[in-house]
Amino acid sequence: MTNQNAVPAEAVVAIAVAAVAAAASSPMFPYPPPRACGRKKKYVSQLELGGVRISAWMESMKASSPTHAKAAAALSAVAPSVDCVLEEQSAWAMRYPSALSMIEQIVSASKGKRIVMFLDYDGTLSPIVDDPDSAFMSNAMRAAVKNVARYFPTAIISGRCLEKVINFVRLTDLYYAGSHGLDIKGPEKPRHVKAKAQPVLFQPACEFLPTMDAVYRALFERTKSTPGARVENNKFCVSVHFRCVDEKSWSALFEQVRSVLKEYPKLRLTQGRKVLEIRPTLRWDKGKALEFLLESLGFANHKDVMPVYIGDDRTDEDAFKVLRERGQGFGILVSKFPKETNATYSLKEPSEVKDFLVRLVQWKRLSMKARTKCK
Ligand SMILES: O=P(O)(O)OC[C@H]1O[C@H](O[C@H]2O[C@H](CO)[C@@H](O)[C@H](O)[C@H]2O)[C@H](O)[C@@H](O)[C@@H]1O
Repeated sequence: MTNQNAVPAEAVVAIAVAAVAAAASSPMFPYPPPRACGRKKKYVSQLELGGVRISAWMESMKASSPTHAKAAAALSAVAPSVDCVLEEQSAWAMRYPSALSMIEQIVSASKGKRIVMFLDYDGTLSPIVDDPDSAFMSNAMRAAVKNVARYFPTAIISGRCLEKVINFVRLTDLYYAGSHGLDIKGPEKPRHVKAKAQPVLFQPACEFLPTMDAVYRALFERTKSTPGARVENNKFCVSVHFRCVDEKSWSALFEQVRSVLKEYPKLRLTQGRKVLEIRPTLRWDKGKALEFLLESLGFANHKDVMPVYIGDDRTDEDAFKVLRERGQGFGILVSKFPKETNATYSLKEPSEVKDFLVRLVQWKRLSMKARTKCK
């Protein structure tokens, strides 16, 4: 697959998100703020990346990871009044109810089934911060994840490289999928596997390693003149962060990235929360990683499994989509703001993720106690 083929698939989504967001008539997409007719013309550059207008990428970059103030401003630009904003939010909350308030329904749907837990890292287990190296999870969150993993097979699926995410989480007994699922490793002594299991190790993009290394160095060199830009080597992916870049320099930064990527037709560009992500053009994502892990755990074709995936980012949508398509389990989106999603439920922030995990463990303990009493 060439870059020309690979990029549009992701970017079409970005355009769709930006376009729908810009339509004031759509109540579910309150940001980015709608553009006045003709405002698009303001973008000087109409160059294309993989057939997609750069202006669309700019819109999408603006829409990623809104801060509270920006989202509020965006909301007020779309909605005629505060009442209307509240209406939009409560409509969204009804469509994607809080997983905390739906916990009874979630656990009752799991009756006779095995819950398998999938957790994204940044923005889900750890709060979003400016410095990617300081995205630590709290000890309370670590304890909650540890307890969950005691009762349910648990995997962390992250855009970070495997080593980094393992270092942040520091828990054995978990499955880890780094680089958006391109680097998967199971625990030394798996607890929950059904049959005799092989150790889980999977790296479908090995042959891309030299390319990823080269593109990392090229991106580092090309973007170092942009104040606040940061390039992170995630082994099978490279992240170019723009969270700390002045918004006026975003298009210049995007141009720098684009000019490097022209030399790498086997790489594709996607977007996360204030981050441009460069990865191989393989048909592999967090959704595929989820399916791979279910299979590795021996649950491939089982009706008695209920996967629950919690994540906050666009890349997590691939996993939510897989769950919807399988008609199995639930996706839970972590977001304070209305967002289009394939998830079923929502949680506002990592502290609510922790509360959800704690409640799940409490329910499991109680139900195990009740079962022992009955025997
Ligand atoms: O799949 P994830 O575990 O969510 O990883 C996605 C990216 O997360 C990190 O970036 C994000 O979090 C940073 C720290 O809070 C924040 O500064 C940045 O703006 C976010 O995009 C990570 O640094 C990236 O490499 C991951 O791709």
